[in-house]
Amino acid sequence: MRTKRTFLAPHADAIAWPGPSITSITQPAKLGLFEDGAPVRVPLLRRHGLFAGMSGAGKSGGVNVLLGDLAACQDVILWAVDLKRGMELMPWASCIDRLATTPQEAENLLADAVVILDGRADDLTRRGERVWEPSPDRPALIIVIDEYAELASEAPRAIDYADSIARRGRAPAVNLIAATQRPSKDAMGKSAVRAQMDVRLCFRVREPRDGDLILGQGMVKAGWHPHKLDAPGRFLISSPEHDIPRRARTYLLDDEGVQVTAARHAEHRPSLDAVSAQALQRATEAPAPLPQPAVRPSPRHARDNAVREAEEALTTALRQAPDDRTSIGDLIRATGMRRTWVYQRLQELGHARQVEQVARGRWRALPEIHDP
Ligand SMILES: Nc1ncnc2c1ncn2[C@@H]1O[C@H](COP(=O)(O)OP(=O)(O)OP(=O)(O)O)[C@@H](O)[C@H]1O
Repeated sequence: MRTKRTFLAPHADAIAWPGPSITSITQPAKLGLFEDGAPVRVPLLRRHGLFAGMSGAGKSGGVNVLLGDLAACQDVILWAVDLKRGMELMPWASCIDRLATTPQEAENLLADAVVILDGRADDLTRRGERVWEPSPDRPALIIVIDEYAELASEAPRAIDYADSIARRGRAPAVNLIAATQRPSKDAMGKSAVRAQMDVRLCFRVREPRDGDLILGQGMVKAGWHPHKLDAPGRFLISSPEHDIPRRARTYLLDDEGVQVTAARHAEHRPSLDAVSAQALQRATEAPAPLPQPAVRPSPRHARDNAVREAEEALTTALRQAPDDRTSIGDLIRATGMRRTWVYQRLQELGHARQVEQVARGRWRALPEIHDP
């Protein structure tokens, strides 16, 4: 009986995530299976994506599968916006280069993405090239925005930056992946973001007209019926290579799978390329040059000092954490260091039994660090 059901509908039951399907953003990601068992392959390079559907339909599950693939790509820098205080995306913090959890941080993050986009566009012009070809030295920048509607209502200025990225981000490989329940005008803000979405995953919706809202006007009449999807994770996909309605189901990546996958790839994430870093640097430079100190410390001396200060800040933050626990995001803010550094330091302190992980992305100091 079970064999027959599996044969007829390979996703009658949840389909366990088989692990990352790609190592480069130039390869199509595999997000799940169609009803006939064929994999859902989606090229993501130079594309913006929308994951939409009603609450509980499986958007976050879909975003997790996508992140599982992107975390394994060494030619992708991941940034993310999660205004639910990082609840959804924090488990991926060790693979996310920059995570915004407040409206102000979201606005700053998207403004910086536009700076990068412009810097890359200038670089392409100088080189006489049309598009940014991602590589580990020149990675694509992908910005995942969970609950896009909250961004529109809480950080309306951020929407202008998102709009700019949606319209101009393809050539310089700066792309958006947005998740939202109903991408109505109110939810998306007054911008062209929805119209710019090249890949749309539509999970279960409440009413047929929500299908048109997500997939495009006239799609329900043309046979796309996301209101009939009947289990979490089931979706219809519309993209240049998927233009007929075929029901599919995302793989299921459970919490433990996220933890293991994030930990596995955290150490191999690429750094922001020089072109983008310099564009950000130029944007933050003070207009007037700062007075030079009489004796300038050597770069190495300055670096050692910075690391020492960061280590002290890390220890203090762990010792003073409320409820005896602190998040990776707090530690990044307290130390001013990159995520990878914080993560590595926590691993080292963990081996030395000075800290322990109490929950995903949350750490606490053990007595040794409290009373050195
Ligand atoms: N592919 C899948 N197969 C089986 N179960 C799934 C799948 N995707 C999601 N689920 C289950 O469905 C539930 C809801 O999924 P999820 O949180 O992804 O929904 P959502 O659309 O993001 O909801 P919300 O908008 O409320 O955040 C989860 O408990 C999850 O385990």
